[in-house]
Amino acid sequence: MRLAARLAQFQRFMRQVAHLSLPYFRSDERWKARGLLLAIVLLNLGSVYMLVLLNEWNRVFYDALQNKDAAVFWAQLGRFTYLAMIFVAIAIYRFYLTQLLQLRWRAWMTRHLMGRWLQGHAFYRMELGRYAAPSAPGDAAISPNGLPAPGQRVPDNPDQRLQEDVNLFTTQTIDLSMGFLNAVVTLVSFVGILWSLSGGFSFALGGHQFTIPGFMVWMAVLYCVVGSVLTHYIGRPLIGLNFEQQRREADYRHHLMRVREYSEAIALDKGEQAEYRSLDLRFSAVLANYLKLIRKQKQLVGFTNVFGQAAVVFPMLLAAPRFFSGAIQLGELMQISSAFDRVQGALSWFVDRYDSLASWRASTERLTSFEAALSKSNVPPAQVQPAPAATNIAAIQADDLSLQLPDGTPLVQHAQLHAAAGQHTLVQGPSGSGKSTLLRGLTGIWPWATGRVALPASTAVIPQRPYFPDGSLRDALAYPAPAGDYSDAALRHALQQALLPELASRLDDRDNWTQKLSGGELQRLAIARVLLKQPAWVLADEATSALDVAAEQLLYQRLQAMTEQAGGALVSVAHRPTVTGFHQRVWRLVPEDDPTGAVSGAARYRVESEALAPQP
Ligand SMILES: Nc1ncnc2c1ncn2[C@@H]1O[C@H](COP(=O)(O)OP(=O)(O)OP(=O)(O)O)[C@@H](O)[C@H]1O
Repeated sequence: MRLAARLAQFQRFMRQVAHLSLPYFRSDERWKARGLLLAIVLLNLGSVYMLVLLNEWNRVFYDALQNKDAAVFWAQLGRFTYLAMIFVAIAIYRFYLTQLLQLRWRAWMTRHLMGRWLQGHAFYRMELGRYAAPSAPGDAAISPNGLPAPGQRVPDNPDQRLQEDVNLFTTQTIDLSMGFLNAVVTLVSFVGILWSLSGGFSFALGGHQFTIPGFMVWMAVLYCVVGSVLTHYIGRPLIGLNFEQQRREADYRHHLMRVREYSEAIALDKGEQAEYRSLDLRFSAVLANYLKLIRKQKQLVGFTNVFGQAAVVFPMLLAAPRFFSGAIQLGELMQISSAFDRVQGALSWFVDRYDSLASWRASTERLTSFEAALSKSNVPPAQVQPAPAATNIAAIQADDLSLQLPDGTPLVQHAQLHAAAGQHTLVQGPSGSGKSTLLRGLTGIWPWATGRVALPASTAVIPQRPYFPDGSLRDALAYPAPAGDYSDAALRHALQQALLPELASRLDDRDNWTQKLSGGELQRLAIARVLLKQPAWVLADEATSALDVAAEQLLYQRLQAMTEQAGGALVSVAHRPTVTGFHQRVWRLVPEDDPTGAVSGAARYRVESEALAPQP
């Protein structure tokens, strides 16, 4: 790659780091953050200063040894104790304050990203977008919805980004930038020392005498430039391999989690072998990449070790002639060796940190793409415009509502819908025609939608697969409100009304309710939640499909009574004819190209709204 391109890439990377880092140092925690950063910088500078003092100590101490000067020897040992104590105190506080800043930064950044991930349905839209088949290039149907443009990679495993990458990023940004600062300051301090000690290197060429001043400095620079270039050359593939390793590990972990989540279904399907194969495939991918990674690391470890060992003898080789000729004393030789060691150490900072730099870059890239996806997903979909006074309306209204699939395929076309208070509506249509998606469109969470929707504020939704958090039953019932918002009596009454009297005495039991309860019990628990909250409007998607007819009838009566009393109505998706009698109107999804409505899977549907004849 050309140098200019490399430089541009480096600049882009530094911009990414700044973009991810600056918000914390400008946040409401900024004074604590900046204060800690300043303290760490000062402690780093202090530790370099101590090294300079210790280097100077080297000369005096070894000269005393050579001169067999016992008085200076003992005095210098005393001085060393005092220098070492300050050095240790600085090291302790440098470590502690660095950790503290990393911890605070991680906490702030995690909470910040977690908040944005859960805001404006970004977490939902990012999941939808991941499975969205890219449309044809140039198709703008997807991108304006805050979803990835066709062909754009959707960040996978947000859990990895929030839990692992934020930690890696904050830790490494501080460690590496402080390491860099240390290296630069050490370099500047010790290059001066080395320059003053090293003397010139004279040689004759074509009858002329030449002298290179600061010979040792140039040798150290040459040594490290060669080392850095070779390290970069050997270690470059590590960046991609590290990135890939973390991605594959996260993918494997994600599939392990899915087996846990669907353990029962897998056991019933006797899917153990299939799961083993699929998990093993992912684990093998982890191992295969890891093997490549350690082979590359082996080369790098080999090189850096040779480089480090050679650095021990290299300055001795160069300075020995002057020592044996009597030009310098033992103290100066030791000081040169230690100064060369420092200069070489600072210059080879890049060599030693190559591995960390590679993983820093990988986590920065992953956080940047996550952040970019969040920024897109945090923008609410522009297409569906909620009615201005959405809070006080007494009807559900949709004007010209059209819904598409993620790949842009039209689903429901130009629906004109109105559900008046007290008038319960049934949504019917073939399987896969878009009934659930119509409810998603009405609630405003479906991003591939256009039109105008008005939904009363007091609306609750019962989805096909309701969610209950792990924890106590009262938490599951009150979700997402805190359980403390409801009295025990209200919670028990709701459970009894939803035909779950046996659970009324178990409000404080903690469990994985989604796994533990039967399908019918889960549906009744979802209805209990709605009965507890008493909304005026209820959008129910197959809310009673697992119940017996008698229970279904009783629960429909209760939901009806509740919504009517609160000045709203029910809108329900249901296949069973037994619930038809609870509704006065039907929204029927009819295939555009098959007016009988018999064929499911047709691409486009229109919604016909008509009154239902009263049932006998
Ligand atoms: N996230 C998604 N990505 C891609 N396609 C989707 C997504 N969600 C739904 N669909 C597709 O949209 C169509 C409508 O789905 P929807 O769940 O709304 O149908 P439905 O009428 O409620 O079906 P059923 O009666 O079987 O529950 C289906 O073909 C479905 O595969």
